[in-house]
Amino acid sequence: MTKMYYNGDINEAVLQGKKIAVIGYGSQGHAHAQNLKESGFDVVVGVRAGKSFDQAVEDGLQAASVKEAAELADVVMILLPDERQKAVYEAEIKPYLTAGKALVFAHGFNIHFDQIVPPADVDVFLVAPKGPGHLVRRTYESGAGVPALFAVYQDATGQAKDVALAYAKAIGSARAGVLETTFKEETETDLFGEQAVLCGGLTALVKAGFETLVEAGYQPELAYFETMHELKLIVDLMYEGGMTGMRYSISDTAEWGDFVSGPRVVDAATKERMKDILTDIQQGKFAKEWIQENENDRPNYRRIKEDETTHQIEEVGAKLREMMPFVQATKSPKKEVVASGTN
Ligand SMILES: NC(=O)C1=CN([C@@H]2O[C@H](COP(=O)(O)OP(=O)(O)OC[C@H]3O[C@@H](n4cnc5c(N)ncnc54)[C@H](OP(=O)(O)O)[C@@H]3O)[C@@H](O)[C@H]2O)C=CC1
Ligand SMILES: CC[C@](O)(C(C)=O)C(=O)O
Ligand SMILES: [Mg+2]
Ligand SMILES: [Mg+2]
Repeated sequence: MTKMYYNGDINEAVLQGKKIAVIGYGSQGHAHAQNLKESGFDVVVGVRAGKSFDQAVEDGLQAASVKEAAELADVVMILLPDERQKAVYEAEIKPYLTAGKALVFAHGFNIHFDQIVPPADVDVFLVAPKGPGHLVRRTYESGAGVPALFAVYQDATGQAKDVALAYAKAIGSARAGVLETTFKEETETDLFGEQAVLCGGLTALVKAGFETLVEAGYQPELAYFETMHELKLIVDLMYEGGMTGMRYSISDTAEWGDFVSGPRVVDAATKERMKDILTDIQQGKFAKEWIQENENDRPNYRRIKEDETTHQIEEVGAKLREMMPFVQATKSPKKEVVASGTN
């Protein structure tokens, strides 16, 4: 059985007295910075002037430029978009990464795919929450937490593992469970999960279901309730009680349909394509293409995002959600809905 770390297993004193720079104030950044501060740690947010900077100040945090924060800090957590990290690291973080500091990530992409090569005399580790940043914050506030992985890539001080665990505890993850991995395992499984299941697989499944109903002449609003809105209610049951728990609450008719029709939708051929996706990730093909897409200023990303944002399910859903005030849109310093643009 994998060793899981919980609050009682972790001594956070090793992080006390250290200055922690959270670089970036987006989805993960705002959650880490606020959770760390409320857990009693000394945080500075490193951001460029603009919306994120203003938001960090409004949220009562110390804010500074990336350079200033990197210089001030003992522990530098990089929570910028993966594709921007290399440039910002080279220009604004590396010069201030003196011996004995810690360079930290929430995803191993840039280390694993050799985009960032840190100096040998610093600690390098990751603390990767297994959930969206807005939920890292929301669960922390409610007394719960999002599980996290940690991995040590370089241990220059002999303390990297203890500091990583203390960090995971400080953001609330050790309330849920923290487990050790490697940069390779975290990077490959995270990319696979988000592409094949959590984001790519799920949105493709929902769109295909919605389109099937609408093309067959059913009302789009009904199709939205059936294939998107109710999904959360079903997934909540799986979150709480696994598939068995969910199946306890659905009708036997639904359960029988689940058993016989589910495998017609996701079959052996789907699993073969999942394996192809995993191979592309493992061999670095996905990373190479994503880096190239950014170097080309994201022509395909912009085009696909425009199509996705204007899909009928999004237009119908937006109107229906306006009528359900209890369904809150994510409020964040990140991700206002943009049809194009790089963030
Ligand atoms: N999103 C998530 O829930 C998860 C993310 N991760 C990992 O966490 C890391 C951060 O991801 P995420 O939170 O999604 O990132 P975001 O896209 O939310 O980061 C946006 C932040 O980065 C800032 N930023 C962007 N470019 C620059 C720049 N050139 N200089 C300074 N600041 C800049 C933005 O500032 P401005 O407002 O000025 O543009 C904003 O504050 C990634 O490694 C990701 O893989 C891991 C687990 C889950
Ligand atoms: C599922 C997407 C994710 O990996 C995450 C929220 O964990 C991400 O990179 O945002
Ligand atoms: Mg993830
Ligand atoms: Mg990810």
